[in-house]
Amino acid sequence: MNQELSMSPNLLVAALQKPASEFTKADIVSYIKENDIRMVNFMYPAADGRLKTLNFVINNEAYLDAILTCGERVDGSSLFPFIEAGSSDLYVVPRFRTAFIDPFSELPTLSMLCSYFNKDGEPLESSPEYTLRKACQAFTEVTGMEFQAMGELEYYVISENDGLFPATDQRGYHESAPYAKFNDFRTECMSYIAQAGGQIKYGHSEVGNFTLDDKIYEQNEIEFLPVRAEEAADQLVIAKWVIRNLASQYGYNITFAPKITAGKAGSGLHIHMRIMKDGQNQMLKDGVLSETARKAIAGMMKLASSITAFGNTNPTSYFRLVPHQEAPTNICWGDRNRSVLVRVPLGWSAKTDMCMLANPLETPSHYDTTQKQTVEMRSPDGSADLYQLIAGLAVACRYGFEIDDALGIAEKTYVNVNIHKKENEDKLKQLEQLPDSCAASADCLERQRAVFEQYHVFSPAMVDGVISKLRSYEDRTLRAEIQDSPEEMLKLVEKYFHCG
Ligand SMILES: NC(=O)CC[C@H](N)C(=O)O
Repeated sequence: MNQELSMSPNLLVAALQKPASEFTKADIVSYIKENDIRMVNFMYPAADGRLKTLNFVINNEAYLDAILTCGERVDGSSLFPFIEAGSSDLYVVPRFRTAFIDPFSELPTLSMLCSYFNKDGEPLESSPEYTLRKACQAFTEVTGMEFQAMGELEYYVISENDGLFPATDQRGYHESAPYAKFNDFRTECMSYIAQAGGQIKYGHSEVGNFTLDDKIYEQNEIEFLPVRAEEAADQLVIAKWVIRNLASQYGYNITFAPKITAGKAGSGLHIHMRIMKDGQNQMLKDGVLSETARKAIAGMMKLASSITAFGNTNPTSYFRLVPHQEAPTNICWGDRNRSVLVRVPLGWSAKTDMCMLANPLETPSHYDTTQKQTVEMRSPDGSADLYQLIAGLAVACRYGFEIDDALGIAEKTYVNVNIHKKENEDKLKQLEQLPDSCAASADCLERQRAVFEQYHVFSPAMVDGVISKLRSYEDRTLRAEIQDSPEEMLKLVEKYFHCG
């Protein structure tokens, strides 16, 4: 039995009995016919990071074939600021492997994510999705390996406070019902995301839990499994769309905003990465972190202050990057350490058989746990453009294989202490700080843009666009000015509540 197919929650995978990566146009047509699907939706993320939707009625089989083959024409200038109204037409063409059944539409609807093409039928150079594809290709060309990723999606659910079974302030981590109020909402989201092709690892209630103006703020998290980096981005944009739609059906308010109020946990969108060769994870060698992993980390250390330009895209992002809230502030990495920028999480590298120790009836399992080791970039948040962010990380990891002293850089930036403890003050002083504003991130990206533009991964037009957007906020001193003023902070949060 093919492991990818048995028990797959992806409705199309289960029906077509093949992995999504092998879906063809004929598969989509036969699924539509057999399941009485009435509508087809094209979906594509625009500059604001949100999925846009174009509906098609299936008039007849020839029409269905036409839209699947030719795609459609859209107004690019309304989707991306870098496209001029004077020559704005773009094509959107569906990617069959992303097909899923829309869980929210009343009429049976099959949706697909699309790629953008220009008037010459070439992939749109500055499209975030194409940028990620180019970044992955460049990574493979330079290293001979594959770049994989997965995201951790944190969000707050906000609701009226009925006063029953109050949760403990800032102690929501893995809380169960009835103290956690939105576990069922989360599991329903997870089920829809999985049906739509998301490879989910798990979900849980998160640390952030507080009341403000008599409303409950409950933080939740859904975490994915590592997949090819392009798929990781697709799955995250679909997941955000599912969570928002289900919340809107229930009348809940949810936000991926990086920070709600000072002193309470912000919401990150951490990205885990692993590097694969011939299906084997290269992050460990002989049970310890490999040279490959340390080179990738060194690349991230070098480019971290520009990665925030893609992963922390509005002024509230920088209110999250402060000490004591499990968010990073300085450019360093370490094992199992939540005060650092890149964490190497526990990776099942110990030699014991824990299943057997917990279950004395079991015989040794000889399970290959080496596939599990990842490294986690902790700066990004929900305001990120997911395609640009993961592309930026692929560039950074690749860069680690191109610079001379990667292993030396990795050694210098390693810390094995909580850098925010008083006794580690000296260590903290030696570490470079992350940017503290959109303006500062823009400056860093400007200085390092050549690395991102190498191999034509990021187009100069895209980098110009990112820099000018970040500068438009004029927030260079904003954090210092208003971080102690909760009212000003809330106004800012409201402004960017629906980010990403
Ligand atoms: N457990 C965690 O790692 C929490 C992360 C934290 N919410 C952040 O802002 O990044």
